[in-house]
Amino acid sequence: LNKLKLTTMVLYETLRLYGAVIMIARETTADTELGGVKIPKGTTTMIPMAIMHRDEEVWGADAGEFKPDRFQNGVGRAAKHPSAMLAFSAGPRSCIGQDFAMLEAKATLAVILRRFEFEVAPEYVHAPAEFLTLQPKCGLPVLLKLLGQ
Ligand code: HEM
Repeated sequence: LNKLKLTTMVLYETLRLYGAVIMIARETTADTELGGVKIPKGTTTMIPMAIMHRDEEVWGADAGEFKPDRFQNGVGRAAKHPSAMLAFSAGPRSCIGQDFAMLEAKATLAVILRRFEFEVAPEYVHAPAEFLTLQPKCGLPVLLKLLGQ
């Protein structure tokens, strides 16, 4: 699974634009200043990853486009800031399941792609919506085609 570089890049690009967690919260433990804004101790701040992942200043003019190639040289080099990719958060309280989640997704995709090709069905409606996690509001119908037929 470690050799599936393109699959890893596709998964990271999917997590960048449509990560399951779109926002996390943090409470300041001391008075601080962020981007010129004074924030008192005890303030709950929101970190809107879904919006930050589309910031053209950080990700480039093509930030809104699905381009797995941006992860070619690793997650830390995909954007102007090494910690720009926040799908699993960052730092000591980042997701402890991230390696497992990536492994599971890669294994699942690898098993499917060995026997099938697939594409999004024509009736798909692009409507990402948050119900605790980000989900396709109208489902995600796909067309599977057995390889070699
Ligand atoms: C694509 C799948 C996943 C995504 C996008 C994701 C994302 C995240 C994010 C953004 C956080 C930080 C939450 C916060 O600070 O408020 C987090 C924390 C956490 N995740 Fe995940 N996660 C995923 C899968 C998993 C899996 C499979 C597990 C367990 C097997 C897991 C276990 C945890 C735990 C225990 C924390 C809390 C860590 C802490 O606070 O120290 N996650 N995850």
